[in-house]
Amino acid sequence: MKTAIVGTGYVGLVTGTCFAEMGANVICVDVDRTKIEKLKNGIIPIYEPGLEELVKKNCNDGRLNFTTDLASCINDVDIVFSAVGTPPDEDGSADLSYVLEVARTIGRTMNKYLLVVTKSTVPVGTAALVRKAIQDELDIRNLDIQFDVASNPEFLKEGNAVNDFMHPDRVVVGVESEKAKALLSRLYKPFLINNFRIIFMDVPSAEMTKYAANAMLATRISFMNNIANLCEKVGADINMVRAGIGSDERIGSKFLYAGCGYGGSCFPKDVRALIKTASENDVDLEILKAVERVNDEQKMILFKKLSAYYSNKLSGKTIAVWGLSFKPETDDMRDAPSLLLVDALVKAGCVVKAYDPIAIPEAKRRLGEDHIIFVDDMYDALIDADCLMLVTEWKQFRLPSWAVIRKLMKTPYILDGRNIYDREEVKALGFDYECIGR
Ligand SMILES: NC(=O)c1ccc[n+]([C@@H]2O[C@H](COP(=O)([O-])OP(=O)(O)OC[C@H]3O[C@@H](n4cnc5c(N)ncnc54)[C@H](O)[C@@H]3O)[C@@H](O)[C@H]2O)c1
Ligand SMILES: O=c1ccn([C@@H]2O[C@H](COP(=O)(O)OP(=O)(O)O[C@H]3O[C@H](CO)[C@@H](O)[C@H](O)[C@H]3O)[C@@H](O)[C@H]2O)c(=O)[nH]1
Repeated sequence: MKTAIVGTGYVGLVTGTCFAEMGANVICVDVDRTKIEKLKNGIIPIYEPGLEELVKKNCNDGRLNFTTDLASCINDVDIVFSAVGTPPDEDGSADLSYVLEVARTIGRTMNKYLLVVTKSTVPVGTAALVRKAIQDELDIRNLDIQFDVASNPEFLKEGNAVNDFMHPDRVVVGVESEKAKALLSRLYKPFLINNFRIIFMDVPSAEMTKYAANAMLATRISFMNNIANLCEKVGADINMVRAGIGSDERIGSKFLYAGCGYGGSCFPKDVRALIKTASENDVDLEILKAVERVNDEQKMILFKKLSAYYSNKLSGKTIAVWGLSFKPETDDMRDAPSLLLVDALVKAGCVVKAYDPIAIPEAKRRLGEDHIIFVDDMYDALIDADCLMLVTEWKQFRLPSWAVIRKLMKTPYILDGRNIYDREEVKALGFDYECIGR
């Protein structure tokens, strides 16, 4: 089965590689020449555990190829997936310009039946816009060619992307014809050994499912952060509360971790885009507005705690920051809580010493190097520090040498933004310790 994936970013590369791994013949397309050149030379432009080996294996086996020229392969494939970015517009809505540009290119170049599947996260109604964009181009060319559009949103998580794609809880597919359903069933058939469900539905429902899933997960996190802040006031422990409520099967234990806010390329933008879609349809998604507001405040929680500890006198304080990426196992800094936090620290006159196992190059690009000292060793960040802020819970931070930390820091003060340390243990070692919701 021959498939083209247009947009070889995070999702496109993982999707293409996993389809190839399952036996499909895949060509990944991207307008970014540098990216495609790198991929052709076996260089993976993103950090994602397990991906590099899989890309190389499938390239060597000849099932995975790369090009910048969609026109050169469009008439050799049965299915085209569009996995280009849908970044937020200024008003919060999803920018569909890349999706529609791909649709127009398809319409300008296709000469036979195609199934055009949108994998990007797109608002309800986008499939209809894609259909129209393709049809308009065919009309200009005076061609009567049949095609189908479908929606197949992606639910993978960064840092666990390959495993999520290979072993999904479910695959959601919105189709408008039996032919489209049959083609996608065939493509996904090899994955069925992994025991998941394909849920077929209409296209608008598939498009909405993606936003609803991310909005629900973001809601759980903001809810827990809200409750965590209350726990601190009333002497309860959010970890105990999480264990207590998560064991109720109706609630479930996942995505209930309080912390210093959610970030990443999806939750913030998708929550905003869904609020925008709702307001365009005269629906007030009050819950999601609160989810966003709570998260914006939560991203500043470590800064607020630090300010209170030092009675608002932060100028000249040296702050060690451990973890910059929006979550562990990725170098992605999109909407990372560390961005706002570090900015606030710098503005308050702090000296920031930052360490991340993988994301420092990306952090330098986003934060600049003027006011931040980036270090290559997690302990170097602690020299003369007045506070250690744990922002991203990389594994290597979980069991640090407390004796070394105690010796290096000027003030033994730890702000644990992800609740990874044992409060009693750290306090017994002579540290002042604050975390979230305990
Ligand atoms: N990153 C994730 O974890 C994740 C997970 C699920 C869904 N999504 C959704 O998937 C979509 C893609 O996200 P991403 O993180 O992979 O984006 P990305 O920014 O990493 O990649 C997008 C790629 O599309 C390419 N592109 C843009 N216009 C093009 C064109 N006309 N032709 C060919 N290539 C083009 C860009 O050069 C870029 O390489 C978004 O809608 C996102 O919301 C992302
Ligand atoms: O209990 C939790 C779980 C997560 N987070 C934070 O939430 C953010 C997002 O984490 P995660 O969902 O693991 O990463 P993403 O790669 O952004 O994945 C989300 O966004 C993707 C893009 O739409 C979807 O495909 C995934 O299903 C969805 O989980 C991160 O900042 C985490 O620190 C918490 O604060 N508490």
